[in-house]
Amino acid sequence: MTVVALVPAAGRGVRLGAGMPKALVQVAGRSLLVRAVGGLLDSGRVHHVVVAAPPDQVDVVERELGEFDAAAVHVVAGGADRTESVRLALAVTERAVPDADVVLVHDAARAFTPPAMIGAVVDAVLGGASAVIPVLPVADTIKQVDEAGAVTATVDRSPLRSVQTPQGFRPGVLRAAYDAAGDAATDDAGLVERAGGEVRTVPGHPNALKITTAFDLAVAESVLAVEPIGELR
Ligand SMILES: Nc1ccn([C@@H]2O[C@H](COP(=O)(O)OP(=O)(O)OP(=O)(O)O)[C@@H](O)[C@H]2O)c(=O)n1
Ligand SMILES: C[C@](O)(CO)[C@H](O)COP(=O)(O)O
Repeated sequence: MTVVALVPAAGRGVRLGAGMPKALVQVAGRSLLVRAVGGLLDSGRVHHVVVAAPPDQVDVVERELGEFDAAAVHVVAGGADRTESVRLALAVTERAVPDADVVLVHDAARAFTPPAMIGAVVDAVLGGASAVIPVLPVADTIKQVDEAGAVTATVDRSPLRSVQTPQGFRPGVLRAAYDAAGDAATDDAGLVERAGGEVRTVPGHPNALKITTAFDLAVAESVLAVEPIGELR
């Protein structure tokens, strides 16, 4: 049984505003990328990791990942948006690991994802699901507004879920979704939905937050200060 994780890490991190690609930003001495890749490998469920790097920083990212087994971690040049970065990493994966049973897609920006959650996604795919996403209930009341910002409705939040990564797929299902993809999607499961596939859910975890803004980074640093690092990756 072989599990491959694709890690899109080619974003610029404009909303974080750190002056460098977000994946290379450090928290307590380790970059988000090293933490994300380390978490995948520490889960004990992932055999290969394919990282999509900013195209002009492939060598920097290779050096950054030098602490990991070079046979298990591969770096490719990413694309103009997340969908394109995943597409490029998937193409390399299909050549390098043609016998994969499960493909995960995991944001470098979700650097503190608990390894147990990664295992739960893998187990759900191995248990028969063709596409699996970790989700959390929506905490806030949700309103719908018009162009002027006036409220037009209060939305029933009970069936709504906030979506995290890693998302897990049978390789053929992810390939078919990317082959059918027209416009970019904000997540990979969205492409499977568009192609008519079924997507199942497993419980997500607050520590798997996506670090998007300086506030998110401060939250991650604060949580790290009170929880053991091993619990947090
Ligand atoms: N061209 C891109 C854009 C994004 N990503 C990756 O997709 C994940 C989720 O994207 P996001 O958090 O939005 O990252 P950025 O695009 O870097 O953020 P911003 O929009 O603030 O620049 C990140 O790990 C990011 O590196 C990628 O691989 N290739
Ligand atoms: C894939 C994702 O992390 C799921 O929540 C998210 O959709 C990425 O969105 P972004 O707009 O590229 O940050």
